Amino acid sequence: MSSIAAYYNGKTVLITGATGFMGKVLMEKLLRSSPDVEAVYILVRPKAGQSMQERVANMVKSKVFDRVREDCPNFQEKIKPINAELTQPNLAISAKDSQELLSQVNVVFHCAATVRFDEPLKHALLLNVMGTQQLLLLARQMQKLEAFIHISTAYANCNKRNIEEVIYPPPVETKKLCDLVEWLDESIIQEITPKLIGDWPNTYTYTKALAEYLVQQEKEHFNIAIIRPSIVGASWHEPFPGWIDNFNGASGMIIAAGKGILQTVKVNNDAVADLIPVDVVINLMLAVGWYTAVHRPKTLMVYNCTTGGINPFCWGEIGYHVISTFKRNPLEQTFRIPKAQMTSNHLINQYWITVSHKAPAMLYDFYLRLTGRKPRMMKIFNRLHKSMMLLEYFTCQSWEWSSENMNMLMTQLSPEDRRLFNFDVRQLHWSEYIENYCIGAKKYLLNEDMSGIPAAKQHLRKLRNIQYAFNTTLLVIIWRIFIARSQMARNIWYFVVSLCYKFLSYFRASSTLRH
Ligand SMILES: CCCCCCCCCCCCCCCC(=O)SCCNC(=O)CCNC(=O)[C@H](O)C(C)(C)COP(=O)(O)OP(=O)(O)OC[C@H]1O[C@@H](n2cnc3c(N)ncnc32)[C@H](O)[C@@H]1OP(=O)(O)O
Ligand SMILES: NC(=O)C1=CN([C@@H]2O[C@H](COP(=O)(O)OP(=O)(O)OC[C@H]3O[C@@H](n4cnc5c(N)ncnc54)[C@H](OP(=O)(O)O)[C@@H]3O)[C@@H](O)[C@H]2O)C=CC1
Repeated sequence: MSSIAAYYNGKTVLITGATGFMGKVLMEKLLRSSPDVEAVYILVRPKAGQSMQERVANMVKSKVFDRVREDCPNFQEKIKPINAELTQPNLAISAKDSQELLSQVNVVFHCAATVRFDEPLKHALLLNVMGTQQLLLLARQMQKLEAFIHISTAYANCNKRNIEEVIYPPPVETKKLCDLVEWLDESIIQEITPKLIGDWPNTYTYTKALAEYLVQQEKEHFNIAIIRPSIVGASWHEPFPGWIDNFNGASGMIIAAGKGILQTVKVNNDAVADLIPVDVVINLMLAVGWYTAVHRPKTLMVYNCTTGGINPFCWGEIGYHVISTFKRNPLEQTFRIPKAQMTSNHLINQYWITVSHKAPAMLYDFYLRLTGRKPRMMKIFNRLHKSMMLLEYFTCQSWEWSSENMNMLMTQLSPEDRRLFNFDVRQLHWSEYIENYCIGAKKYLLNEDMSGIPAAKQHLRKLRNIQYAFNTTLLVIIWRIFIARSQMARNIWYFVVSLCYKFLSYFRASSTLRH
């Protein structure tokens, strides 16, 4: 029997961010591997006109729960949603719910965060820092708490090149900063944000660094561990190979490439692409929860959850496998044939942006206008360029993370646990993983049926023909303009034409002689 699965049976677990990408995979794996878990409390806010109850009812119907639904059809009875908003005082949890949590919870997994790179500093602080602080305050009063697992990011300290499994001192005193943004005008905060975040690339990584320090401050009160995943991608095996449900991290770019929209991207081909499958992160989280509660390490443990130091793969290789997978399994209604120019040279990238992005977008919008439709391509490209600009910090550099704690934990697991909660990324076969990632994005994110592949291939052939016809016409027009303006071009043209004529005459004459 697996010690990790056995540990969670009979326990009450609290998950924040359960409606998110990682939260859902965590819940699914927990309920499937430990069907006798006492209860899984989840903090959920009403959103987009849906009440908490409606959101949870929709969520449990999601495809991600298909496997657990098969194994334990009543799995949703274990899920106990609690109305909460992490940016509000006391997390906006009612007194009754709060009492229930304080008396029941054994393990907390804190996943909720804003992961947007362009989040205004005030909101990122409110959620990622103050929300974490309030959750820690709540956790301090939990009578049966055995472990508190905080999910950070491997890029929380991306202003350093070598990142150890330690908490680095924060750039500012968190309390002072939070007090400051509370009374400062939003527009002033916006203005001073670049100065405040210094050498962090965005408010997300900056606030995650601050949150780590806050979490560390609580280490005397209960057992805490911090997990730092790098770029979380589609699942490797569980619940299904290639499962993905949002456009964050590399997924949006991969889909844009598959749709033939992204044709050039600024990346260092040789830089390590530190992708980590979501199920690897979840397996590590459950193992860390067990280890922290049962073995109670004396110090706060930080687990860098990365692949680069163990099984490296570069952006250039990712690009190659993405494009070749989408050529074999095309997405529907692609804009152009999938192709990706990957360069870290700013000028070359700008050139390709003009030629391969802006020019086709303008032409297509012109065509839409001519046919009485609303132009939309330029808008899509402007959004893509904004995303590319925000992501290039991560695709043009490499980092080195130590992963001793992840390796140490692996040695603590029984063979059964290592099999059921596998986080050994040495076994990851990248080309196979990227292929499943692309196919998963097609199936689960874009809801495209695999039976539509022949039609999608037919569409690609049509695009190829249009491209050939367009390129030939363009070449002829350029040549015509050229010979109209230059005597030398005309001479070359006459020379080539007369050469062709002579060759044809010779060929005709020799074939007549043979007959
Ligand atoms: C050959 C290729 C190789 C690849 C080579 C490059 C890989 C390059 C990876 C770098 C990876 C760094 C990762 C750092 C390491 C962490 O720490 S990862 C942490 C995770 N955080 C993120 O990844 C967040 C990054 N994203 C953002 O901050 C925001 O999305 C951006 C970039 C600011 C864009 O914001 P926006 O323009 O407002 O768009 P956004 O709100 O995201 O989306 C609007 C809508 O369009 C949808 N949408 C977004 N993208 C798409 C899409 N591609 N198609 C269709 N719909 C889409 C959204 O679902 C959304 O729908 P609704 O929810 O409104 O219904
Ligand atoms: N995805 C990645 O590549 C990486 C993620 N991480 C970390 O992993 C964790 C989970 O990320 P991921 O699942 O991808 O993120 P998602 O954006 O998919 O999910 C975020 C979750 O947080 C919840 N949340 C956001 N704001 C609030 C709020 N004000 N009150 C209550 N809940 C809120 C969301 O709820 P709602 O549905 O209501 O919006 C959602 O459940 C984060 O801490 C992130 O920093 C670390 C490294 C990489």
